[in-house]
Amino acid sequence: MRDEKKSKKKQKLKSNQESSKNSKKHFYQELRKVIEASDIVLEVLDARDPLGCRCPQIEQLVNQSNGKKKLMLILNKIDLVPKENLEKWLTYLNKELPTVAFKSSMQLKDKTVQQKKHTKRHGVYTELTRSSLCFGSECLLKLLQEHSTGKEKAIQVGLVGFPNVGKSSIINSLKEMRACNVGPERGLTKSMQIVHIDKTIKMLDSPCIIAAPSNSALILALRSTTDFDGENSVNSIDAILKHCSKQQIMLHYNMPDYRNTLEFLTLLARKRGMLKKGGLADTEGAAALFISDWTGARVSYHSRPPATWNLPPHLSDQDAVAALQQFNTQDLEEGNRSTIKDNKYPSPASSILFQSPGFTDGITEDQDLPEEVLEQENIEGSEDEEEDNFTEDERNEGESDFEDMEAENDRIKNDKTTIEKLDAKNANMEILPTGTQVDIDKTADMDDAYDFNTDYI
Ligand SMILES: Nc1nc2c(ncn2[C@@H]2O[C@H](COP(=O)(O)OP(=O)(O)OP(=O)(O)O)[C@@H](O)[C@H]2O)c(=O)[nH]1
Repeated sequence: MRDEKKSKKKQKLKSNQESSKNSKKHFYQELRKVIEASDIVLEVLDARDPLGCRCPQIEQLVNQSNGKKKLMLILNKIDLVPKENLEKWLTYLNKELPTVAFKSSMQLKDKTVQQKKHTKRHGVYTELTRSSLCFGSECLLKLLQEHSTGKEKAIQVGLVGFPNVGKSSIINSLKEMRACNVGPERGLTKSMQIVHIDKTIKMLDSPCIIAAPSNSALILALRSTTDFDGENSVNSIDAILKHCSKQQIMLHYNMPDYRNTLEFLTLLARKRGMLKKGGLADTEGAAALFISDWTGARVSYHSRPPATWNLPPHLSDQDAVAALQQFNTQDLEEGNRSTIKDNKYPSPASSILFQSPGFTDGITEDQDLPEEVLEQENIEGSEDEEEDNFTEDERNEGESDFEDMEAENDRIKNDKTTIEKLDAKNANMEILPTGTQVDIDKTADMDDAYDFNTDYI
């Protein structure tokens, strides 16, 4: 009886800890801790939508330190955009902030998958080997090490960014091991985590920036941690689909023409074998899978930089000049050139063109959180306090077995998809250059690391 009570208490403690660590307030408090502790802040951007991953409020917060903290951009996931597009973005972004091109290694997760698949198909093995490579780490480490020269203590480098941009993957790539938890679930990192790269550099992983609820539906679909359900999920996918070419979506998902987003999700669910009781298409599941493709490691899409460059309103001329002077421009350019040369890219024809909604507003202060969110989190907090009369030992026990996040990753990884040949009649390919051939790989197994629908060159 006593044991049963203890186990109930432990369960309760575990779920209380989980909900408080998941709270938006906790996320941005931890994020602020990382920024305060950092000498250099790296804002991580998904190369598929660099502007959409920039947060003016966070950049302003770093710049308020009057030069004590340095700000740099990391353009991650460069393996998912065409080479020409990457080059344009680097030219554009490097006009205002030092920007390093990066492709994270996903090697640790892939090792077992790699062995399994090698026995199946040699071609797949090659793709996975490529996914395990990291590009850009030499350039980044060189720039950081220049900063640590002459310093008595190791410099602290904070990584910040919206969910799933690859903050933890970058740290793992620099450390060459799985030091931080990584995966397609958004908002996986809950608290600050310190990883020593060497004697001179400490990296600080942070929970994601919380997108302000006032952002557009498109931004919230891609940059928030909110779980989507029902109408909400259809609206989110609708917002994304409206910002891409329908023909390219049909081509990528090997799908016939669809009348609306609900029909798209129904077709996607059926194609992926996602059925509910009674054979109904699981459109919510299909929506979650679609979003995870778009924010995770799979789909190749790209946005174009604005035609003319203008300093964004949240940065002053002095901010930009100071930021660019703080790093060795020559090393940065040479490093990026070598990264661009070594990495492999999807061909422009197999990458979906996406219209970026622009900067994403983030929450950095209590008062930025809408009252209903704060109220809800306060109610949960006070309930926790009332019932939370555990001993210190019980608390520690709860902490030690806290977190099992692999379940969600497995759910997504286990989605075995059979990609059928494109029905050329249904796919109107007029937007593609005449004669363009898109190599659609009929691979049955899809893992988190590579999209075999993409034609890598
Ligand atoms: N293709 C590709 N996928 C990447 C790259 N970097 C990260 N990913 C994938 O993107 C997903 C998110 O990576 P994480 O490192 O967990 O991202 P995060 O920013 O720490 O995420 P949060 O904890 O949600 O804030 C994972 O599925 C990674 O495998 C990359 O360079 N290329």
